[in-house]
Amino acid sequence: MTEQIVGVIGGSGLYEMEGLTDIQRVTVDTPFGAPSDEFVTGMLDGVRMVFLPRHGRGHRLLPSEVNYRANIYGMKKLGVERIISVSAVGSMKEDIPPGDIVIPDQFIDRTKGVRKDTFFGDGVVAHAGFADPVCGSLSDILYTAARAAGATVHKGGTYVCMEGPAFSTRAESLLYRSFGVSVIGMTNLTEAKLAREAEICYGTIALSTDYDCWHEHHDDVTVDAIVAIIKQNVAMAKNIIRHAVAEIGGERSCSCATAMQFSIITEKSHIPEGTRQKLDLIIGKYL
Ligand SMILES: CSC[C@H]1O[C@H](OP(=O)(O)O)[C@H](O)[C@@H]1O
Ligand SMILES: Nc1ncnc2[nH]cnc12
Repeated sequence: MTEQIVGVIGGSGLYEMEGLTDIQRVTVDTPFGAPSDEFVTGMLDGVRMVFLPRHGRGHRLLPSEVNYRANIYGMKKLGVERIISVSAVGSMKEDIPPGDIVIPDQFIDRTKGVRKDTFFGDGVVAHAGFADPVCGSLSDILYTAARAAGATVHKGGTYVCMEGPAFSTRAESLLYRSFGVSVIGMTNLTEAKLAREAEICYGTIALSTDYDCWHEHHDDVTVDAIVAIIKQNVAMAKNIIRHAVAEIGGERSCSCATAMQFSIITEKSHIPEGTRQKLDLIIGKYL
């Protein structure tokens, strides 16, 4: 049986992972450029882990500047089969107050084409299935882990992914509420798409940090307010990861592992050699 390696992508406020032993910092080269930072590898309670701060240490990268392709490619290169994302989100529902955890199961895309959100192109066309954009098995584990860690947690919910970096206008915020979404953020949809193309399971622990700007009885979102809530809850987020990692094990039985099997439409003989090489790690087994 191959060793299970769990990746964690830390979002706003989570720039390192405590509790790892046998730590190494690894620079990973990718055909898609540089990842957000060095990857940190180590062991957590007997499980091999790979950690990456999404915005880099010191939070240097805008959501639009994050090289999501390099980050996901780097995880794949290090052998990661499951990625746990930790993210700060604005709440779009009264009953998800700051401090609550949501495990989203859907996304709405409000990004603007600035960021690269596919490994394909350059002579190879593939269309990943994305109807269920997160891994159900991993998300179930995250939900159970959040409960075990004592969080108030909401199972499922739609995450609207905006481009940013400015927060939403009030009209946008009200529009998203009318869509019935649960939370808003700027990063996770792009990661989930690339993880699917790389056949990596992806699930999110989303920490509600604010009511964006739609709520009549709460202040409009500010970075200050977000950071204060993250600081109060970062220990809980780490605890959720610990509980989740304890439950992850064995070979995957979900469909994430073979997601791209029937997704490539380009005739093999037409795929340029350079592209074939660049994508070897991602889809080489199908070519
Ligand atoms: C710091 S407020 C806005 C920022 O926080 C969220 O980041 P992440 O998903 O990496 O936790 C949101 O998506 C924005 O990037
Ligand atoms: N209100 C908000 N909008 C977008 N991203 C966020 N991350 C945390 N709160 C947010």
